Amino acid sequence: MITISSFGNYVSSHPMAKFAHDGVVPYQNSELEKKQQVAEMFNNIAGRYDFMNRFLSAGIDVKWRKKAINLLKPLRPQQVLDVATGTGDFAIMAHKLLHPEKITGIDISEGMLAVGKEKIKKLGLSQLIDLQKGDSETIHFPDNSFDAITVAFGVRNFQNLEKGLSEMLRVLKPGGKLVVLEFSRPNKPVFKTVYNIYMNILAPGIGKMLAKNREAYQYLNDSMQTFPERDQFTQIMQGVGYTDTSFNPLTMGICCIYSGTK
Ligand SMILES: C[S@@+](CC[C@H](N)C(=O)[O-])C[C@H]1O[C@@H](n2cnc3c(N)ncnc32)[C@H](O)[C@@H]1O
Repeated sequence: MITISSFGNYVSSHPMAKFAHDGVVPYQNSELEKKQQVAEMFNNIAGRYDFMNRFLSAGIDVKWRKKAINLLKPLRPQQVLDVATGTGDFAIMAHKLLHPEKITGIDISEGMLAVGKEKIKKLGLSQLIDLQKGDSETIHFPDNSFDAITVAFGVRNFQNLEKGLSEMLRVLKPGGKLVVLEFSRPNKPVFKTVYNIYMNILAPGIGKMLAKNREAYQYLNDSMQTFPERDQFTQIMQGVGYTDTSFNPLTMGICCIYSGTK
């Protein structure tokens, strides 16, 4: 069954949808489940994804990414998993900042992975950063495989958030750390109004013009409006078994870094 959300896109009342955002889907009138729709949407925008990211965030995302990865420095992780790696930006930055033995990136979108693999090849990093097709909700690695796991702007797209978080906990080594970077909602009234206009009207319009894909940038807004944030998110992390959880809002709260330990 499909109903219209208050934000304009469509919410499918999937029986497994536990949180409101689990049911926010990119495409109207699609019978595909959320995961397939998300993979299709990212396949469609893969070629313009990096440009749109820098353009829509005016480059601020690069600073957020650095700050998140730097949290892992004291741990000196050697085996790193970047979940929902997309075009590999977070994995490449983790390589530059952490110099681990190996970084593995997994993603369900073959289009995003193809762009990422090409970038990594051009940088001569194919031996150190390995991008593979893989689903965060059924991670194809044994228990206790990684010293650290990173996810940038990925958890909001999971079909089942708790399943994704539990799977990441399973493949983390004891003492290993998860760092998540994700959009959140600003709480200062004036900034909040400006931000909502930007995200609900301007970003989908720019997405339509430059990426030829309004749905993708409308979905970005809709999923952000409903996604659990700040202490709601750390409570979910604790619920699946992470300890020492924390959150750190960035740039007036439009993004948060979350972390937790196994
Ligand atoms: C907004 S992009 C983020 C890409 C990259 N991490 C970055 O920081 O630019 C979200 C990515 O999550 C991926 N994704 C969504 N659900 C996933 C899942 N269940 N397992 C693995 N990847 C997933 C999408 O295919 C997409 O590439």
